[in-house]
Amino acid sequence: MRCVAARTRRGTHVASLLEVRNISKRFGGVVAVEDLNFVIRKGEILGLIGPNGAGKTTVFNMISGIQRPTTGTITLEGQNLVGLRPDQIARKGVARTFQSSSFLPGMSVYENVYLAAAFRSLAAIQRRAAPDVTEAALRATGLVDVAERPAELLNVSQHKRLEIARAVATEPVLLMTDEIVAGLNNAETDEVLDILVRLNGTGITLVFVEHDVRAVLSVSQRLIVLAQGRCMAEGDPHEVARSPEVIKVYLGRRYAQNQ
Ligand SMILES: Nc1ncnc2c1ncn2[C@@H]1O[C@H](COP(=O)(O)OP(=O)(O)OP(=O)(O)O)[C@@H](O)[C@H]1O
Repeated sequence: MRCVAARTRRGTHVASLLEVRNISKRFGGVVAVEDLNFVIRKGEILGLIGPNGAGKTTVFNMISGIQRPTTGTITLEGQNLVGLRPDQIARKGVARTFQSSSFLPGMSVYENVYLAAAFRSLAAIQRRAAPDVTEAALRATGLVDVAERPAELLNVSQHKRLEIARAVATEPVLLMTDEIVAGLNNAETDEVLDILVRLNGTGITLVFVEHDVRAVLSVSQRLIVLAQGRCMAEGDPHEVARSPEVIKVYLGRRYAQNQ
């Protein structure tokens, strides 16, 4: 359950997709992330949890190129990502969703997804054409029936699925979702989780930042807990969730008593 910084675990090689090494991020006097090390393994569903302000979104921002680490390295299959623009990183196959919807108003659902697909296929013309990718992303997220609707008229659950569709249309190898089930009821949450698990089944590696612990534990194969910008625990989700330290710092006694 200790945080594993090394490339190997019990002497065996871990097939990593993305490696974060000694990254820190400071905003003036605020240390958002401090000397953080972790790997994202190919094909896994990794949950990233922690209290408000722990640094989770900052980690996503650094991986996706929105913010540059103050120190440290980030590599995707051995290729450096630090210093690349967000669009360059996206073209390498790293997609993410945002806490607030990032759709383009005044456009239909289809057009919103198509733009994301066109962005990717410009850089990878050997891949499927943008209309095929758009339709596949709409099908994968259950948005076919509302494809012609103006994006701003969708309900909350549909907006969340549009976020996923736009990310999937870039044909990512790694998808990072940031509080994608926040504001959804249990049925809507399960629907979104099913979509994500199915996408993972097609080979997309998933990293999942979420405060909904039920959701995190139901889909994650591995869990990393951040606190004050550092890794506090890492390992099997159910074991991590039983850790007294994790219960004290994040999950709370009420969570533990209900288990
Ligand atoms: N642009 C910024 N300027 C100054 N401080 C920032 C900035 N972005 C984040 N921070 C600070 O960095 C710390 C980590 O923030 P971050 O948003 O990454 O946490 P988080 O774990 O995603 O939190 P939450 O669960 O509330 O979304 C917080 O103290 C936050 O106030």
